[in-house]
Amino acid sequence: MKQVIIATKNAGKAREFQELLTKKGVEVKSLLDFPNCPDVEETGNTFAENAILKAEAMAHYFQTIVIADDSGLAIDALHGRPGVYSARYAGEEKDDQKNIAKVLEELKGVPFEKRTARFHCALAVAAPGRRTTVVEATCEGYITEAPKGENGFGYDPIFFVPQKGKTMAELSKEEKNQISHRAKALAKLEKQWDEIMNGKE
Ligand SMILES: O=c1[nH]c(=O)c2ncn([C@@H]3O[C@H](COP(=O)(O)OP(=O)(O)OP(=O)(O)O)[C@@H](O)[C@H]3O)c2[nH]1
Ligand SMILES: [Mg+2]
Repeated sequence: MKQVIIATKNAGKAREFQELLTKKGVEVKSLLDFPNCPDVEETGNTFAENAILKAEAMAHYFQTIVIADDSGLAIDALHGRPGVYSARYAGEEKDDQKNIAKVLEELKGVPFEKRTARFHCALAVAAPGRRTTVVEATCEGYITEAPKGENGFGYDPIFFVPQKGKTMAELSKEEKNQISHRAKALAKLEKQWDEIMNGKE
């Protein structure tokens, strides 16, 4: 089976790529399969810049084509925070529960209609000697007042999806994968897919 390397150490993301790409008959590898691979510092100011940093560093390391995902949550009432700092919002240990608690605390007293937010996903495709490409997509919703649901990862339990009437964490994986920022960004890579799969330079 053909392989694709996703340059992520986030188990939730890796699982979603696995789910999203099984219908393509592709084996998904993530950086969790390569424990010795280096960490890439996310020094960019945008999701796209960080996705490019991760993709290019890992394409260089593996000497093959890779896809990196940089994503996060932008909350209007918090002027776009946590944004590119979503993973580490409440500290370097990247604790989803602490991140959720911090967001809910900051939004205390903000009424539902002003709790608009969106998930962003930037995907960068990089390969040695090739120009890197980036696609981006978003998923709109509202931040709830309390977590609900067990599925997904990150901020999913507090992200209400209006068209489903549920939080992202209450959706089945199939439902999340129909509407998520990650699924929509991946769909934009469709035209490049043959090239991505024929990978090695
Ligand atoms: O509820 C969520 N549902 C999602 O679908 C989702 N996608 C992203 N996020 C949040 O944004 C951070 C990404 O930061 P990020 O792109 O730097 O990834 P990361 O540091 O976790 O792993 P890596 O890919 O960099 O190795 C993650 O940790 C999460 O907090 C999500 N939260
Ligand atoms: Mg990261």
